[in-house]
Amino acid sequence: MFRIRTYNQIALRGLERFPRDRFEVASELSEPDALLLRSHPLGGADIPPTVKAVARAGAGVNNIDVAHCSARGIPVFNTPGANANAVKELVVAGLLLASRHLREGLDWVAGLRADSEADLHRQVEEGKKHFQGRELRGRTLGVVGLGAIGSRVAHTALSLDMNVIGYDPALSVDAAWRLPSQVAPMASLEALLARADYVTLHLPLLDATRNLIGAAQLAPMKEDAVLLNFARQGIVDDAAVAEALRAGKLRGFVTDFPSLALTGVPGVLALPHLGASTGESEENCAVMAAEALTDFLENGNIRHSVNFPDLILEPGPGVRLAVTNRNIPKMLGQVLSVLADADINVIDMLNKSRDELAYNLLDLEEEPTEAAMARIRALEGVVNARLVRP
Ligand SMILES: NC(=O)C1=CN([C@@H]2O[C@H](COP(=O)(O)OP(=O)(O)OC[C@H]3O[C@@H](n4cnc5c(N)ncnc54)[C@H](O)[C@@H]3O)[C@@H](O)[C@H]2O)C=CC1
Ligand SMILES: O=C(O)C(=O)COP(=O)(O)O
Repeated sequence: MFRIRTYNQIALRGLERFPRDRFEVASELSEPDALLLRSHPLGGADIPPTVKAVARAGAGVNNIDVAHCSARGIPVFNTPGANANAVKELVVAGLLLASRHLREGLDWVAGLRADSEADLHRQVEEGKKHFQGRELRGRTLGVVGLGAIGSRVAHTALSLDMNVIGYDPALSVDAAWRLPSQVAPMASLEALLARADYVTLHLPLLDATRNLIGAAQLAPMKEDAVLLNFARQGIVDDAAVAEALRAGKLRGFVTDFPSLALTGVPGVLALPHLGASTGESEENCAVMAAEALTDFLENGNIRHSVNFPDLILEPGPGVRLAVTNRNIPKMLGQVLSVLADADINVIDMLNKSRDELAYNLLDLEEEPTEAAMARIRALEGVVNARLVRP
């Protein structure tokens, strides 16, 4: 039995993907083989020694100590694209919230007191002049980060007759193919910020992107521009945004990440991290994460990991051995030589590397003895070795 420990609310449809006869899944569970979570902060010290994998049902992995996982040879999975549509739809809501005084209008209507239907209508028609907005059509949206979410936002903005400009210095080839040709690429973030009426952020929080938008970046923006942060707290310097809003240097800030620096600041529309909170997206993420964990624990396969290479070896006959090692020369040769010394024939194998790590799956004609496994684990540079299918 594999033991999966969950954190946060994980959709039932995903949890049901773990075959009940082979997996035990619970939020309180000792000696887990894998952890399945959403935004729960996971430091290295929180990861028990029995853990072989971590899955984030969602996109951002900044809540997980990925470097620590890599050092221990633990793959961290995420679910690319699985919640992108939910975020895109909320960004559209954000664009409209910031353009049509929707919150003020809703609050005002909720507070109306009328003694008759006619009185209510009179107040509505009299008061609406205070909530005049502006249209999105013809305005320029700057999308920073053109991955799964950014490209969907760009598509939808074009269909709203907006002009779309984009900036993404690390755009993957796949993402470039997905991007509508009408999106004008900007050579720098500064160029995008200076031209856009709306700027929406869709990039990960990394050391390199922390405080990407601070006072220096806000300064050249248009005074009636709106900034939207549905990416992560920490990418935007909230104190600098609050100052720009108070000084009338920015029209609005729509964020999914409330902070004390923003509380009570006029022009701030803060949502409680709702980007991925739809039934559909929670199910998509949970199913994808559960499938990744099942395939890794039962077959050693890796799909959608943020720190390991993708590696799929179709199930074949024999015993499967998984070895993670530092990405240095002669590792595979040494593992094979331990197997040769033990007279074990290799039926099939696959080896791939990514950054500092290499990962190998070997299908063997017979199971290595404990002594042979101990020799493999003791090789200088081997991070871990596991019999996937004894
Ligand atoms: N509010 C919410 O509930 C949600 C927030 N997110 C956040 O959105 C982020 C993006 O999600 P996806 O689009 O699914 O990820 P993705 O990996 O498909 O796209 C991210 C894009 O950002 C680009 N990028 C990296 N550094 C950049 C930089 N310095 N400047 C401009 N672009 C840069 C990458 O090249 C990539 O194309 C996640 O990392 C997460 O933090 C994701 C889902 C839900
Ligand atoms: O997928 C992401 O990066 C998100 O921010 C969604 O977070 P959540 O799963 O709603 O806690």
